[in-house]
Formats: sequence, structure tokens, C-alpha cells
Amino acid sequence: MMDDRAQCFGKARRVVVKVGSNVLTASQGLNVEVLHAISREIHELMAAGLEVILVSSGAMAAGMRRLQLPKRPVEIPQRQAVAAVGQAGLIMEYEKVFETFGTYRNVAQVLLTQEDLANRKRFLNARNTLNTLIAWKVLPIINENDTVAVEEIKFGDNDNLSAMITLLMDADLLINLTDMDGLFTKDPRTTDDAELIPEVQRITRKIEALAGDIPGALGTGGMGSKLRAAKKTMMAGIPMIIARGTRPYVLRDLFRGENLGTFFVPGAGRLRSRKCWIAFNLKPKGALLLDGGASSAVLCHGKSLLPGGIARVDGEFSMGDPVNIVGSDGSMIGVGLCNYASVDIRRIMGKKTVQIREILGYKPYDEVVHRDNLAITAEAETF
Ligand SMILES: Nc1ncnc2c1ncn2[C@@H]1O[C@H](COP(=O)(O)OP(=O)(O)O)[C@@H](O)[C@H]1O
Ligand SMILES: N[C@@H](CCC(=O)OP(=O)(O)O)C(=O)O
Repeated sequence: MMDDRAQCFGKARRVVVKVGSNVLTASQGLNVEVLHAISREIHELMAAGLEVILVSSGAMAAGMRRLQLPKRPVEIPQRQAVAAVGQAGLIMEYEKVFETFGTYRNVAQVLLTQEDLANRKRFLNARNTLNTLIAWKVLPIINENDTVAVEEIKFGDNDNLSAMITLLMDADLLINLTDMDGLFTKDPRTTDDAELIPEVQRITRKIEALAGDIPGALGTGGMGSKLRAAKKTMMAGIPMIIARGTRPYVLRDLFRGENLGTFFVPGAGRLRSRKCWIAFNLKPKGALLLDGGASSAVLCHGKSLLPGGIARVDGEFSMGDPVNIVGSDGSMIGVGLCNYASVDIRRIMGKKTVQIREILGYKPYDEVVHRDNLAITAEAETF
């Protein structure tokens, strides 16, 4: 439905633009021409009154070129050092180009790790800072803090980071600029007969199967990570579009209503901000496997999770910790904050609520996970 797309672009006031490494890199280093072209387009959107947040990759790629490395180092400290070198050059280039625009426009560097958004206080701090920059009409340029981010505290890729920023800032739209025209029926790098998919209503397993996780020469995550990002924004009721960042005037033409790229239609239901935070920002410490009845009660009828419906507890966690909620068929239902520690849940699982006090000697809650603390990420028709 093209109306959806036109409507989304028409009413967008706050937009996150993500630019991938493959777009920003040329054989001799940063692709300054493309970086300048996208910057000018962003400047023009801002001049027209839009609030723009830029998530820019390219630090690793720029660092590799600057240090004349033929390929990505394997060792983590070396990779982090390369990103540190590249990030400086990347931001300097944005600074330089934004200075040339008639009205002087400031840019700000914001480097984040997943941990910054998993802590509620830091999450709110990040949001306040970004809101202040936006109010000052400064362009925030965000990247993962590659220099300190190790596996456990990583967003992993900037597709994910840009989706998290879209949710954090309650943006109206996420534009993902990559080296392809959008999502194709097959990886266009490996086949000639791949066709562009103009619109995706739902990210089904079939759609997921189209996307490879192997990135381009300099990217991270490939098309698979873009689909995972789209899934998050769609769940929050926010559309995402994938388009080719090297296409001249790509942003202008998207806002003029040209039918470019692949448009991911936002879901009808909107996972509220706090539930998005539970679902996507927290790192689950364990898992609760439900029986068939509880799977359907939680997923299809919006019920809280009671001890009787829990069939297995995985991992060790404390009261208040986030855990994965897994259906009886092994598929993910969502993430919830537990009212009981894992040791206690193991003792009360499969039992009736009235037995909790008798077994544990205390009963602060009837529910193991209250529905207000349960973010459902699966679709109800699974069960
Ligand atoms: N079905 C598909 N449609 C389009 N691109 C795909 C598909 N499957 C895999 N890809 C690959 O994904 C790559 C883009 O991902 P990536 O290299 O991570 O880009 P970026 O640097 O923009 O994040 C493309 O170069 C393309 O080869
Ligand atoms: N933070 C890294 C980018 C990681 C990343 O996700 O890259 P890409 O897949 O090109 O968006 C960098 O600046 O090199």
C-alpha cells in the first residue's frame, strides 16, 4: 500500500538516518564525495524543519585505509585501535562539510555501547543529551564506541544501534542507507536474477531466509542485521526503509515520494517505550520455558505468568532480572522482569499460586512475571 509509505514520509518530523561502511568508503579511504552528498541532504532536511539524528558507520573502514591495512585485524585490541584512528577522521570530515553550509551548523559526536542503554538512568541521560542537541539544531552523529565495546556490551552492528536510537528517541522513521537498492529476493552480489522487494508488511521466516548475514567487504551483519533492526522498529510502530546511499539525492527523493528502496510497514500494535526497553536493551540473564497453556495465555490473552505454567528454568538469576520467555515449542515469546530468583522459581514451578507461601515461606507476588513487565516480541498466531 503506497499510501502507508507516503503517509509515513509526509508526517515524519524526527528521522534517524543510518549510513553503512560500504557507502562511506572508497578504495583510498573515506568516500568523501558520498559523505558530502549525504551531509548536504541532511542539512537540507534540517533546514526544512526536520529533526535528524545520524548513525554513521565507517570508523573501522576509514581507520583501515588510513593505517594502510589490507584487511580487518582479527585481534580485538587491534580492531579497537583501528576504529579509534578512523573515528577521528570520520567526524573531522563531517565537521568540515557541515561548516561549509551557509548557515553554520554544528555536529556532535556521540559514542555509545549497549550497556549505556541497558542501564535505565544512562538510557534517560542519553535521551536527554540527544534531545538537547536536537533542540539546539546540532546534528548528533552516533557510532558504537568501538574502542571500549567488547562482545558482552556491544550493539554488534549499527543497524541494531540505529534501531535502538530510533526507539530511544521515539523517531517517526528510520532510513537505512546501504550499498544496495534495498532488500532483494536473493543476495544481488551472488546472483544476477535478484529482484527488489519494494515493501515488506511482516518479517516472516520466508523473508528472513532471503537475507544473508554475510556483509559486504567493509560492512557488519549484512542484510540479516537490517531485517532484525526493521523487526524492532516495526514492533514499536515505526517504519524503516532500506535504500542505496550512493544514489544521488536519495533522501530528497524519498521525501518527495519516489518509490525507492524497500519500505518496512510499521506494525499496527505499538510496543510501548518501556516495554521496548525491556525487550531490546536488557541482556536476559536466563530463560523460563512455558508449557502449552501458559504459552497461549501469555501470548494470545495478555496474561501474567504464574508459577503453574513454567516447565523449566534455565540459568541463575536474581529477583528483578530480565529473562527470556520461551514458548512450549521452543520459540521466543518475549522478555520479562522476574519477581522471583531462579532458585525460588525452580521450587514453585508447576505449582499453584496458593502454594507459593507454603513452599517458600513468603509470597511477595502471585505472578512470576507480571504482564506490565513482560514485553512480547512474538506474534500471537504462533500458538
Ligand atoms: N537479499 C538481499 N538483498 C540485498 N542485499 C543482500 C541480501 N542478502 C545479502 N545482502 C548483502 O548485504 C550487504 C549489505 O550489508 P552490509 O555489508 O552490512 O552493509 P552496510 O555497510 O550498509 O551495513 C550487501 O552488500 C549485500 O551483498
Ligand atoms: N562501528 C563500526 C561499524 C559497524 C557496522 O555495523 O558497520 P555497517 O554494517 O557498515 O553499518 C565502524 O564505525 O566501523
